Amino acid sequence: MSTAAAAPAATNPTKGALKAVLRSPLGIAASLVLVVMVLAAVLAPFVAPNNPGNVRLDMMNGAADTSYWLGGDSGGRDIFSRLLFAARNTLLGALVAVGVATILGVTTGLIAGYFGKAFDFIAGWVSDALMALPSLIVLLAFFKVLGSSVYLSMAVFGVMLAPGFFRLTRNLVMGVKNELYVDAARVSGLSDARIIARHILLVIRAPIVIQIAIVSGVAIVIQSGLEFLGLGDPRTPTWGGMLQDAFANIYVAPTSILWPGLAISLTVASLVLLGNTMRDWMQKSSSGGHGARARARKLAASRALTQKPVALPPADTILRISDLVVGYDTPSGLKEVVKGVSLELKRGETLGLVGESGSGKTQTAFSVLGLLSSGGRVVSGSIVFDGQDLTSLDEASMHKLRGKRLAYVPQEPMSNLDPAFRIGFQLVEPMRTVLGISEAEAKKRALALLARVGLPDPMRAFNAYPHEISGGMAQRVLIAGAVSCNPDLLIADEPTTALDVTVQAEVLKLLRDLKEEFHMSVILVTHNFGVVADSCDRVAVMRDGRVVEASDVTNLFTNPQHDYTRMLLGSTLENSTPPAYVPPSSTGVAA
Ligand SMILES: Nc1ncnc2c1ncn2[C@@H]1O[C@H](COP(=O)(O)OP(=O)(O)OP(=O)(O)O)[C@@H](O)[C@H]1O
Repeated sequence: MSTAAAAPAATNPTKGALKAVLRSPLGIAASLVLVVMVLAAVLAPFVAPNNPGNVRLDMMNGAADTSYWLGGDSGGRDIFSRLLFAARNTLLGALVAVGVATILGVTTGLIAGYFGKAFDFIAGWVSDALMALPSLIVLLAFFKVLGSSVYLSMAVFGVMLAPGFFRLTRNLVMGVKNELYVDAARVSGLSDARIIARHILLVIRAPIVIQIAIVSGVAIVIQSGLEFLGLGDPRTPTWGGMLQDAFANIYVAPTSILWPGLAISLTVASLVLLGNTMRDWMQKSSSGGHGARARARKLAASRALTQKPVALPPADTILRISDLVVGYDTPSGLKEVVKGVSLELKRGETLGLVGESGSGKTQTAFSVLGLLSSGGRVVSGSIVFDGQDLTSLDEASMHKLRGKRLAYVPQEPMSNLDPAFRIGFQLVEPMRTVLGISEAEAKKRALALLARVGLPDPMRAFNAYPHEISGGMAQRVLIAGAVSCNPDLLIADEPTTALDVTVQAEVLKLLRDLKEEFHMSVILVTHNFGVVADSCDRVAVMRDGRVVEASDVTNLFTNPQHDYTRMLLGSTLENSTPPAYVPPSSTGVAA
């Protein structure tokens, strides 16, 4: 199998969505209802006790008996049998609407997203125009012209629904068409049609299936609404038509309205629930590959298929970054922000990453965490963490590592705590999920950690909202959260920058102590050599996306090798913000 062909098959969003539905009680209930409705529709001619058109004058609005199980309607026809046949017509009507919308919308969306240019412009314009039309008014006008056929009106409604599918598909295609596996497919000589069908449609099918489920519900509601208004074909039993008949006779036979009403609401609710269950699954699994970060990871996974296996570092090295290049896709091409960084971190060691603002420290750290911002991706290189190349992991595997084995302490403590939840909840929930412990156990652990990170009244902090504590306390809370699942590697990005000078030293000491206690390795991102001297064993100096010098801390302070390091050290000693570095080559003067 070619590499190009293998890439999309690596993830199977439809299977994942299906599993998610079968794991959720609501998903199972919704599926059962839909299966019953479809069986009723298919088997109606075999299981219906009466012909839906049969009239018994004695059963006009009559109560249930042995032949008419749910009673008779105003025309003396069997409500139960009509309900079964109506399922057939109503579901088929919805199928026509969704079929037309899907075929039109997805096909045009695929072409517009993949090829762009004039087709994209024209299709976008037509889609906007269709969306601007009021569907109900258009349908009423078509009823006048085309007559009362359910299927014809639903086909017209399908055209009105197509722009929703067009926009969704087009945006999804735009998101994946530049993936490496698509490039690989192009390079391997596949035709555009084959690439779209096999490599793009396969990857984006899950959100389209979700849209189909939800739009089917909408189609049933609109169709039933039109029939309730009396615009349906009276000879064809439909749920909307039955609803209209029952409503007209509500005082004579009040229960009759229950059956079509139940059929419509149960079916529509099940379709929407099914769609929502699948959507929840997609959001949880970071879009099954459709978020920007997930895309970056999937991209990395596809890259891994074409890469040579990475040489593993010795066992005492917890992290080895080799030739890491990180880039952002911009309209003018790829902007590289990390340009071939190589670093090593031994177990139990603290590595300082220093450099002026914009030198690529955070981007390097975020690559390890798999948390690059939208549009960012690891272009090349490897990040071997405890024997595993993180650049080849998919989002689900990275998700398992983050929080448990890889922890993160951010720069801005306050903006990293959710103001809507109490501190306790924000500590307990991740522990329950990651460690699989009970709520009581997680609470006990959280209180112990809050005490350990130096909060004077742990119970008060546990019950407090973030706005009720100080910045220093918030940073301690985040540190408690970071170590709560016993991580192997802690990445702290300027953890003291936002804090008062007096609190800074305490937080650094806390990090040092916790590192020993929890046997962690630490990457400390900072621009401050004082912090490096205080807390790090080794240090790497970064400038313009590259490591210009890396050594143990004592060596770097006593014998800095690079001009840029000397300049940074100088500015730290003067306790001032480092000035912009001017490379010797551009001035002709070596410091
Ligand atoms: N989302 C993004 N899109 C494009 N470029 C980005 C993005 N995020 C960061 N960059 C660029 O990446 C480069 C490195 O940024 P990074 O955040 O790693 O710097 P840093 O050394 O951590 O500096 P600071 O201490 O100011 O955070 C910068 O030039 C920045 O403009």
